[in-house]
Amino acid sequence: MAVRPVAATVSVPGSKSITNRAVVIAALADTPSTLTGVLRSRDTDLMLDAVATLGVGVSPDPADPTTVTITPDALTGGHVDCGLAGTVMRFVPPMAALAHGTVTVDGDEQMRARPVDTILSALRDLGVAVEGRTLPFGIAGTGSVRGGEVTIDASSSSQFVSGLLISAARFDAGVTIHHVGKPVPSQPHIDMTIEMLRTAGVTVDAGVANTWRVVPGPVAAVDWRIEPDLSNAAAFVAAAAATGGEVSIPLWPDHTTQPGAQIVDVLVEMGATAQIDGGVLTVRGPHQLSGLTADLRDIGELTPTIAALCALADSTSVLSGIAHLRGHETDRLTALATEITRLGGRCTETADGLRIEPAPLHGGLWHAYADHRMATAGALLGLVVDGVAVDDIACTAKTMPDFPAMWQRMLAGTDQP
Ligand SMILES: O=C(O)C1=C[C@@H](OP(=O)(O)O)[C@@H](O)[C@H](O)C1
Ligand SMILES: C=C(OP(=O)(O)O)C(=O)O
Repeated sequence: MAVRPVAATVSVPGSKSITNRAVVIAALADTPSTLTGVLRSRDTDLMLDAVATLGVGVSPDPADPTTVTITPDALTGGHVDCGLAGTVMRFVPPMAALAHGTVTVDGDEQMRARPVDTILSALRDLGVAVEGRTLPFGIAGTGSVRGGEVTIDASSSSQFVSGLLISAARFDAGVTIHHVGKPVPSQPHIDMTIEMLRTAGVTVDAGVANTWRVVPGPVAAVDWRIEPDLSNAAAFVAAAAATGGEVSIPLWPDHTTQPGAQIVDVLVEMGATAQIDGGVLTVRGPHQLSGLTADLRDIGELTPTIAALCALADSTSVLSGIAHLRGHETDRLTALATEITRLGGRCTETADGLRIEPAPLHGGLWHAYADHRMATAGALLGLVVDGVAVDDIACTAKTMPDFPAMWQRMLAGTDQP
């Protein structure tokens, strides 16, 4: 438990979402790309391993593993482990369809519960031979994909749209995706995909609601400079909000498509103050957090952090628009309701979110369910509630292997190891 308000500057490693897009786009490009500020974590290393398995050159700088050169080559078959990484499970199959050979994909036991059939069915509709509808599955690549028009229901994950868009410039006819169904979540992540593809010279048309078109053509190499991961940064600025302290994050981007940037507005709404000065974000926490009523559909991955703060607020919070979180690393709605309740909080699931009412919290064992953001949410509550222990803090390695040491350094008020 934090004996006093935290006061620290925290340098955050690269964005998972930008890294994993940059790796695939670079793998599909016509010449090599050098990526700097690459996140090295379980999810991103699985993506680097995946493209290497498919025959792409992956060369980390021996002096700095966050600088990686990707050298495209003819794609071949092989076996890909997607672990618990949604981006690997949904971004690799369309690329694998371009391989000369069969690509099999499997992952963690827990990954089998996460939705994937939408993208496998879409690939079938685009002329690809796919075996299986859940993990493990196989893609029989022939070296080319017909592509064309496809209709999907992407309401359970924006990654179905992003995954198809990222590889589609290399399909013979490109792709036109129509979404039908409940709204697609995580719109900023789709914007991120489109912005990065356009930077790589790909023509993407997103002018009509729920329709995206990628024109076939070459993918240009880009020496991507990866921004810090703002969703990972959220846990640290939330620590300032929870303890009435102050946390600064350097290299906060001026312009970004990362949904994590929206944590600032959320914290301000709950009573914190925030300023960005010379590219450094500083958040100061209030004496007492207030509750939040918000639709989090666009920023779903921030929910565990936000829900933990809501459990500390003095008024009721209603978080909506996040039914799709039931298909994240774990069913995050059930997990958050269970764990907040275990600590004495009052948190119930609604049809599409959570309702959290003020209640005094007590210590207990917080279960992470192998979910990195559940683990960091438990660590956050442990700052202000005596006797909270997280059962598996190591699962933060999914996107932030250094999290336990970074958290300790934040508590000590020092940034560097
Ligand atoms: O494209 C991406 O990089 C991501 C999209 C979102 O997925 P969903 O749309 O499935 O929530 C997000 O939650 C995930 O952490 C990363
Ligand atoms: C939902 C998340 O991850 P994934 O990329 O595995 O979907 C997340 O990081 O919050």
